[in-house]
Amino acid sequence: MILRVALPWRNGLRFRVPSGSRGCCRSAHNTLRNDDGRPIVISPPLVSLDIPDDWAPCPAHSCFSSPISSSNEQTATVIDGKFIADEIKTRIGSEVRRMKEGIGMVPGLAVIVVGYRRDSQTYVRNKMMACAEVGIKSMVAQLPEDCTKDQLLGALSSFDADPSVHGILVQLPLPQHLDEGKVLDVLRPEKDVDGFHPLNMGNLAMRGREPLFIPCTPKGCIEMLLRSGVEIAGRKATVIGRSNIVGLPTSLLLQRHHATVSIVHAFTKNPELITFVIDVGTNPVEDPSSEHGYRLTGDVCYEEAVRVASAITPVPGGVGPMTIAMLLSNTLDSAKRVYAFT
Ligand SMILES: Nc1nc(=O)c2c([nH]1)NC[C@@H]1CN(c3ccc(C(=O)N[C@@H](CCC(=O)O)C(=O)O)cc3)C=[N+]21
Repeated sequence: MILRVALPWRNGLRFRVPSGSRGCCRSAHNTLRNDDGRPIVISPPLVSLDIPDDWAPCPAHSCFSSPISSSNEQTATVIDGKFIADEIKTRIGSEVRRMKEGIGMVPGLAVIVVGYRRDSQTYVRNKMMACAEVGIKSMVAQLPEDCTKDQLLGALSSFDADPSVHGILVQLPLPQHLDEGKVLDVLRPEKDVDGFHPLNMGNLAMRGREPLFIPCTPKGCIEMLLRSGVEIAGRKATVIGRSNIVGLPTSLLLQRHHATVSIVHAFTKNPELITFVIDVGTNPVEDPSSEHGYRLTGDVCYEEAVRVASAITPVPGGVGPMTIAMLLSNTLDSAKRVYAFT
């Protein structure tokens, strides 16, 4: 029997599908909880959906329910993002070496961090380590939590004026008092390796145009699919969430690859069915036994989904390393463009 799982999404809550039951959306909904019992708000995982023939309609809740396995057998292919990211990093490393030997230059990445959020510190540290691995020069500007808009813009413009910096990333989220939109507007599209500038986003959305950079997480998701042999053209894909940094660019990128895209968000009335899960969630949970006192978990209840989905990406080891690999790739592309190095 093909086993699939319904992971309907509503109001940003994680779904736990009761095992051994024929779970429909609402019955599963009651068990949606974080590890400490609180419902959690999610950032969007990307999923694809198809309603299989063996699913029964659930008229009470306008959705479908799946035959759910009571065994612990794993049916999902687990996509190893870390492994794929390592392959990509190896290629980037040799390109950086070729550039250094050819023209004596290396790509440079600058990261601006405001405040001391524990998760941001981890991501930035991972980005710096990845730069070092492939030979990209990296710089960090660490600004205090209470820094002013002018201090932040000052850091931005000095990196902007530095010709050895080919990519600038402002680590998000920023503290409340700083306006993300205004800050990102100031970053020139040519160094916007996150691809968040409206010009890059607009060009991503329009046919016949090419953005200078594609946002790293969406690009990493697509790259992971392509390298896992998943054909995207003609498939139905559902993106859960519509944030500027993940949901929106992911839906645009899927359309570029000729998928039929639906976008599900807090106002969506009908829950969705998901068989193929790419989990973009990064939720820090307390874990005294981990090195930094916490560990990352995704948005999807992995232990349950892995038994019934057709494919899934884990957290950690899925989208995170791919995001970093794409950041390195964008920085390399930027330097190649600046030096006209092919
Ligand atoms: N301007 C900006 N650009 C971003 O790309 C950006 C951002 N802001 N803000 C936060 C999110 C999140 N993000 C991650 C990067 C690496 C891991 C990562 O390395 N994850 C590892 C392990 C993490 C760990 O060591 O705990 C993994 O999943 O295997 C995760 C998440 C980038 N983001």
